[in-house]
Amino acid sequence: MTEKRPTLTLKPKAQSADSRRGRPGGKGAGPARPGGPQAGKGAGTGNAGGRPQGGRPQDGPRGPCGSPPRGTQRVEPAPHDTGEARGRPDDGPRLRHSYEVKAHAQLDYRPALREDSLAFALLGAASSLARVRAGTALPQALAEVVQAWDAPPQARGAMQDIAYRAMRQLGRSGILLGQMTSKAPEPAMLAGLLECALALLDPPEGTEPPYEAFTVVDQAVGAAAAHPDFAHAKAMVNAVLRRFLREREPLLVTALRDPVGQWNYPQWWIDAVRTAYPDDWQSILTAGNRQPPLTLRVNRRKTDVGTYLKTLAAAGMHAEQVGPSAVRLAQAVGVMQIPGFADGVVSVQDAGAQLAAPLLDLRDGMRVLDACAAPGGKSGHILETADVDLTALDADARRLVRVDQNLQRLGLSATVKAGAAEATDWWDGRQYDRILADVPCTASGIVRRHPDIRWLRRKSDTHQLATLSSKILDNLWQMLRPDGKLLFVTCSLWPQESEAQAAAFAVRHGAVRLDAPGQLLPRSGAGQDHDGLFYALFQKAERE
Ligand SMILES: C[S@@+](CC[C@H](N)C(=O)[O-])C[C@H]1O[C@@H](n2cnc3c(N)ncnc32)[C@H](O)[C@@H]1O
Repeated sequence: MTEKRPTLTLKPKAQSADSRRGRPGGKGAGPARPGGPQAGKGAGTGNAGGRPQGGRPQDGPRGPCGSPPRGTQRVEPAPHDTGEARGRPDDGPRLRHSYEVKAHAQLDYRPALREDSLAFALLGAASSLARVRAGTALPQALAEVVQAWDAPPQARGAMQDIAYRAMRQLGRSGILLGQMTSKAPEPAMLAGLLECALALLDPPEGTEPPYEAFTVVDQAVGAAAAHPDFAHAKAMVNAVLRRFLREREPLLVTALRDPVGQWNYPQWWIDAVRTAYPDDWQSILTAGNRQPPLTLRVNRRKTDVGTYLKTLAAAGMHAEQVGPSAVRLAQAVGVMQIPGFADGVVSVQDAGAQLAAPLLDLRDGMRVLDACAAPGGKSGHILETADVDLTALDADARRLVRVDQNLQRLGLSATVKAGAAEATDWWDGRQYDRILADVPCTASGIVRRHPDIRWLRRKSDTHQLATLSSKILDNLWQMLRPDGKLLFVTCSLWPQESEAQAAAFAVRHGAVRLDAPGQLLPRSGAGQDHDGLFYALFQKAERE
C-alpha cells in the first residue's frame, strides 16, 4: 500500500486543444450564483478583471517584498488526525490510501467545465493553492493557472476571490479536514479543493457566505469529478462537505481550541507576534485576516485631496481621507475604474507606505537614491513631492519594468538601474543627498494583502533577510553625503528585521537617529488605515 505507482492520467502536453479548452455545458457546470464573487458583489468582490481580494496579481515569484524565492517551501500542514476518522462510521467513504494518485496532480490540466461555473473557479483556486504548497507566491500561482487555462476575466476574478479567502482560513480548514478524514487528502490539489469549498461554507465571522451551501457542495463535487487525478474522490468530497454542514458546531468548537484553527496562522507566527507584542498580539493577528481597503495616493502635482474627493463623490464613490495625501475607498474597484488613475492623478498605495516621501524631507535639485525601488510606489511619490534627480535601483530587472510603467503613467522620470544595493558596481561614486532603503524583508506586516506569506515563510527567513538588509544599509551609508539622510523602511513586524536592525546600524556607524514613526502596527478604522511598517531615519554627521 505504501508503494506508489505512476498514475495513468493524461499528461498536459498530450491533451487535445478541445480537452484543454473544456466543453461548454460540461459536467458540474452550474453557473456561479449571481451575487457571488463572479458578480463582483460582497466582501472581497473577486470582480472579474478587477482588483483581487487584497492581492496584487502583478507580484512576481519573489513575493510582495521582492525577497528571494523559497523554491522548496511547503505550506505548513495544519495538524492532521492521522488515525481513524472520528465521525460516525456511516459518514461516507473515507479517503483511502490510493496508490494510483500522485501527490502532485496535473496542475495545468484544463477541466471540461463551463468557464462561468463555480466548479471551474473552485478548481482554478485549488490549483493555485497546490502551487502555493509547492512554494509559489499566490499572485504568481494564480497567474500561472489563468495562463495555463486561458481563463477569461470573470473566472479569473472568481478564482482569485476564492483562493484569497482559502488562504485566510487555511489553518482552520486544515484542522477541520483532520477531523473529517482519516489521512491528509492527496494530491495537494484535492486538499486545496476541499479547503476552498470550506472557506466558502465557513466565511469569517460577521460576513455573509458568498454562495448557497448546496451550490458550493454540488460545484465542488462537480469540480472533483472533472479532474482525472481525483475524480475517484468525488464521493469523499461530497461526504466531507455534507458532514461539515451537518456537524458544523462541534467541528468548529474543536477546531477553535487549536490556536492555528482559531487565528489561521502557523503556530510559530502566532508565538512570534505574542512575544514581540504581548499587549497587541490578538489585534495584530485579527488585522492580518481582514481584507485590506483600497487606498489611493493623490498626486499633488495634479490635484489636491479635497478636489479629488469631490471627483469621487461625483462618480458615486464613497471615500474618506486617511492621510495627508491618502484616500480610502469604501468599496474596492478595479484600477481602471478609479477616476484619474490612467492619467496619473492617483496611485494605489497603502497610507503607511505614503509616509516615506515626506520623511525624506526632499527639496528641489537634490540627488536621491531609491535603493530597492520596484515596483516604484515610493519612487513615484518622491518625484511627485519635489523636482529631484532620482536613481531607482532594484536587484530584480523584471520588477524594474513596473517602475518604468508607473513613472510613465505619472508623467515623471528617473534613472532606472538594475543592481544590488549591497554592491557598488552600479554606483558612479557621487554621493546622494537622500537615500531610501526600503529593504527586502519577510513582509510580515502586509499579510492582510498577501495572506499566503504566513504559510510560505519560515522562522529562519527573518535571520537571512536581516543579514541581507544589514549589508545593504552598511553599503549605502558610504553613498550618503555628510549631513544627508537615509530612511530605512521595512514592511515587517519582526523586531529582528526592524528596530534591532536600526539600533545596531546606528551604533555601527555613529548615525544620528532622527524622529520617525518606528514600528507601525497594522490598523484599520475611521480616519486611520495602514499596514504594519517600520521607519527609522538616520542622518550622517557633517564631517565623518
Ligand atoms: C519592499 S520592496 C520595495 C517596494 C518599493 N520601494 C515600492 O515602494 O514600491 C523590496 C524590493 O527590494 C528588491 N531587492 C531585493 N534584494 C535586493 C538587493 N539586494 N538590492 C536591491 N534591491 C533588492 C526587490 O526586488 C523588491 O523590489
